[in-house]
Amino acid sequence: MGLVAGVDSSTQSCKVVVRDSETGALVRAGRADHPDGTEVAPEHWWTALRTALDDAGGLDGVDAVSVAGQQHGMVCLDEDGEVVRPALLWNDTRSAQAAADLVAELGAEYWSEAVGLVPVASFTVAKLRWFAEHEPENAARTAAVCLPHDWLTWKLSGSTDLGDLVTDRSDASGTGYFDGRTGTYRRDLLVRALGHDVLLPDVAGPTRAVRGPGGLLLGPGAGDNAAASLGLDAAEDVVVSLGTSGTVFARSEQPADDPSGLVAGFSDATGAFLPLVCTLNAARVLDATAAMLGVDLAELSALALAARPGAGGLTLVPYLEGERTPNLPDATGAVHGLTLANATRENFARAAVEGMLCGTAVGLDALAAQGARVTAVRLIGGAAQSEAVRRIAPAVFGVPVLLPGPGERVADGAARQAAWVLSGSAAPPRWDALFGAPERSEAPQVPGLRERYAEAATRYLTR
Ligand SMILES: Nc1ncnc2c1ncn2[C@@H]1O[C@H](COP(=O)(O)OP(=O)(O)O)[C@@H](O)[C@H]1O
Ligand SMILES: O=C(CO)[C@@H](O)[C@H](O)COP(=O)(O)O
Repeated sequence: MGLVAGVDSSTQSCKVVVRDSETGALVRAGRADHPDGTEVAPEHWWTALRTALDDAGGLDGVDAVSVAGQQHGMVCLDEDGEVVRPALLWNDTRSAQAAADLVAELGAEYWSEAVGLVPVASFTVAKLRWFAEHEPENAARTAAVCLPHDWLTWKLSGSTDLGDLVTDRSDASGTGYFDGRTGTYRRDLLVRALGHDVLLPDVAGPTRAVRGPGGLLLGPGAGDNAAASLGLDAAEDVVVSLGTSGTVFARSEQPADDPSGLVAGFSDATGAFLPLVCTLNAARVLDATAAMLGVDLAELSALALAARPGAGGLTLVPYLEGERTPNLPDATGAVHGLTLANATRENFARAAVEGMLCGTAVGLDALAAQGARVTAVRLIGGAAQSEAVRRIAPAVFGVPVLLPGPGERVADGAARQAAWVLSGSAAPPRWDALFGAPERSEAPQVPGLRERYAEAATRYLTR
């Protein structure tokens, strides 16, 4: 039996799965936490990856590994390959003005046409502009820029040569200086942001292998959402992931083109595209609500399910970390409609779940406007472990929700890529062991809930 490993180096933690390369059966797994914060020294990811690998029993017997990771993070290296400053993560909003400036300089239509997205604080190109403006000396000594998953793959390879940095189309397409339609970097946009040209990772096709230590094969890896799409074998079904970010995406043969900036025209990990909408506020809204109510996540779920649909008219706008979709980096959360009659812990818990889901549902509408068929939603990510989220999601989204069962879909997708690389086949392995029939959650849509949420959320836009 050959073994492959998949890594998900996500915002909050690192997860590793080891699977049978032919059947996809799970053999062992491990995880380790990442430090909190929106600025993180990459060395912490490397430490967490090695801890998670140890937790998973190491790489003994493993033939190939692929790393998937949180997208957009700015990792800057000097000419010796040393990290220049801690990485700015996708959810760091200090680059909001830089993003606005880049859009003002060229126009939203230009960006959408050139690289499939309109800059917001999250994208690497905006972080590089912030870097050049606020830390010019550090920026000047930056010789290479890469993304979290590229850097971890390079660390695993054992190389210290910048020329060995490799990325893939899916993660490159989230930088803001890569054109997914032609598969080429837009170095003019990189230079516009950073002020000078640097070495960028080679963009490998989905099955190109890098030889690591001891003959271990390293796949090109992927952005975490593209890896989840591969780990679900999602075809063109709409996926909602509720981790730190709330993401809504669907594989497509056509690139997205949305000058409004709501839908980012990313690439996927198979050679197609992955139009995607991302919010800054998902699982952590529930973490914060549980802490505020003095309960754990299971109790929060029970409280939310004890309230009536609509939370008695209470609406939570969940912009606790600012927001990316809509683009309101300085927004804060708000509670609307509080009365003596509805001021209960149960209603508050329910309003948090409904508010987080309503915020994510904005992405469903935006994706549908780009042509996605939203007839059901596959739900993944840490917050999908909440029974309340699983049961309330169809009542907010207005379509059935499909639950793929326990598992780490991003790490699974990375493992599937590793098996694909190992097999040398034209298509990824079938892996029927992974793709059992999903559980189905259905509920009648709560009348007026989305409208009430939209009205509350719109107050930010009209202020
Ligand atoms: N049963 C649960 N109910 C609600 N949230 C949960 C539950 N289990 C885990 N989470 C949350 O999921 C998040 C981690 O999910 P994950 O998808 O790994 O995030 P990320 O990919 O951003 O690192 C944490 O905020 C955690 O509190
Ligand atoms: O910024 C995006 C996608 O554009 C996020 O989806 C990040 O990729 C982080 O994902 P999680 O760690 O929250 O799963």
